[in-house]
Amino acid sequence: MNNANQITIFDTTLRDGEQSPGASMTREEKVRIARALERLRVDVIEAGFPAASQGDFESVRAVAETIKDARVCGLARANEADIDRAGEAIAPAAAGRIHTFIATSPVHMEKKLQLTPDEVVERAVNAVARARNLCDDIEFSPEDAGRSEPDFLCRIIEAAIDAGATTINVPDTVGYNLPGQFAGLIGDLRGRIPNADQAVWSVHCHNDLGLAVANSLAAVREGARQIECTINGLGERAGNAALEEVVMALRTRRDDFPCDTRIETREILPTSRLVANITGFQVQPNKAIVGINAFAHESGIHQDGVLKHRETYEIMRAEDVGWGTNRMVLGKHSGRNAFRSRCEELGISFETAGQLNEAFQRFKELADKKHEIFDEDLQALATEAVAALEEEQTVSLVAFRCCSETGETPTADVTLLVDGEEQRNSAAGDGPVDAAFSAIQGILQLDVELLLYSVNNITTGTDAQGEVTVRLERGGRTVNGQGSDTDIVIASAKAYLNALNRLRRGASRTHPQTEGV
Ligand SMILES: CC(=O)SCCNC(=O)CCNC(=O)[C@H](O)C(C)(C)COP(=O)(O)OP(=O)(O)OC[C@H]1O[C@@H](n2cnc3c(N)ncnc32)[C@H](O)[C@@H]1OP(=O)(O)O
Ligand SMILES: CC(C)C(=O)C(=O)O
Ligand SMILES: [Mg+2]
Repeated sequence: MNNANQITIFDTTLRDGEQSPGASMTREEKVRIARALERLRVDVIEAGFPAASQGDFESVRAVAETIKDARVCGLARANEADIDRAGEAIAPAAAGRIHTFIATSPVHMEKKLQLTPDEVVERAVNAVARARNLCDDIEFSPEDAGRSEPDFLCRIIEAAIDAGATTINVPDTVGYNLPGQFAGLIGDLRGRIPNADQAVWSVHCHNDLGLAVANSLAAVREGARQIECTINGLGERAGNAALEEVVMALRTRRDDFPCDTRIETREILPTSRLVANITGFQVQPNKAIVGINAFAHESGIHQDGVLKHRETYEIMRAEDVGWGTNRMVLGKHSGRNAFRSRCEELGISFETAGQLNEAFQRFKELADKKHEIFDEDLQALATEAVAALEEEQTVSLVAFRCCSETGETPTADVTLLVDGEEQRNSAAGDGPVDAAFSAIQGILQLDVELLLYSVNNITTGTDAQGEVTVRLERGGRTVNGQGSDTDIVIASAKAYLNALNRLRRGASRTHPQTEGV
């Protein structure tokens, strides 16, 4: 890759990212993130706005003292005090940059700055020249360039380059531009400004219309060679272009962009997590690259495709951006192939197609009740399915209803299929489980003693399955029964019936023993 096609990644998580309401960071937090950005191999770290506060000055200085493998930049308005403060803050950096800006759109100049265009040009030139006396790497931004007059932009940028600016950054400050329009602006400016080739062209796009990444990439086609971006797209209002999206778009579509960055992409996810943890701004599950679902597949057709050939549904490798691997989520949209594959990974094998079908059917029933099926759920349902096929269940649960109300005695209403015939009974009890067991006993009339009742949640969360074990004794014979369900009273009834089935089957045996442990 020749240098002309190298894209400089300018990370402004610590400056524009910090401007997200609620995302303020302490000096120590900024240094931690800066270290992560260095591992990620960004080219420039904009560490803050030194004139904003003593704390931010110290943060920028601490980052400048710490970072060795990236340029450290401080932002300054176009006035002497801000520039001197920024120069002081970045002074310890191995490589430093002062970034100065002033707004150039008619509305900003007239209403906010209350300056004439001539005065704005004069301030820009003075600011760049003053900064250039403090540092030899100077970036100049005409703020709100996306809504500025191109002719005026040509004038002020040419003057800024003459005054010593080494990078010209064109911001779409309010995220107003469309990709074709923004690319056109960059091409127009680079074509018309006589000294354009004496500076690196940069873009800084906001995401108010969700176009920050698209606009940044469009600008690359017109010669922009620095992209300003933030981790997770953090930033003022709707945020900035997301670094992870820019970098992976360039890399994944190298066929279309003859450019690359020096980013160590496997550091993307750890950096994203660090920024999310420090700021408390968690990324949405479907966020590109770093969202928990970015490399997850739940629907059967996609899972089947990915299992056969990953590229059917993946354009990037999860490992390349820091995930361990892609992820198959088992849920109600999953199919047999993904189900069997995950079971095999867990060491669960089905000897017959019947066993697989029985387990898959139970899996679908459970998936209708539960958002996500975890490995522990699979273990439990596979065991149950195989046992159900191997052991003849002479009694099975057809319907169950229980009523538990404050101040009232719990009752249960059970319908069982006993040797092919439906039987129904209701009973009261000390609790819903006790009522369920009494109702079942009322039908089967077996003289059993309950030796043990235990319930465990198989996974965590309020929709987790409960796994119940009961131990029954009858005539010197002891058996265990298991049942699992998202409803623990139903899991209890299933476990009780499982144990009763075992006792009924082995009625002729008299030696004390424990079965099904
Ligand atoms: C598009 C961007 O992201 S720009 C960067 C935004 N970041 C920040 O604002 C960082 C945090 N800011 C701050 O801490 C404060 O606003 C400070 C310290 C910078 C300035 O605070 P104050 O001096 O109290 O001014 P205040 O914020 O009320 O108003 C901004 C002033 O700067 C002026 N100004 C705004 N941009 C520029 C500029 N690029 N160059 C020169 N002056 C500017 C405004 O016209 C206004 O001037 P006025 O006081 O004469 O009306
Ligand atoms: C300071 C500038 C570059 C900025 O953040 C913007 O215009 O959005
Ligand atoms: Mg900005």
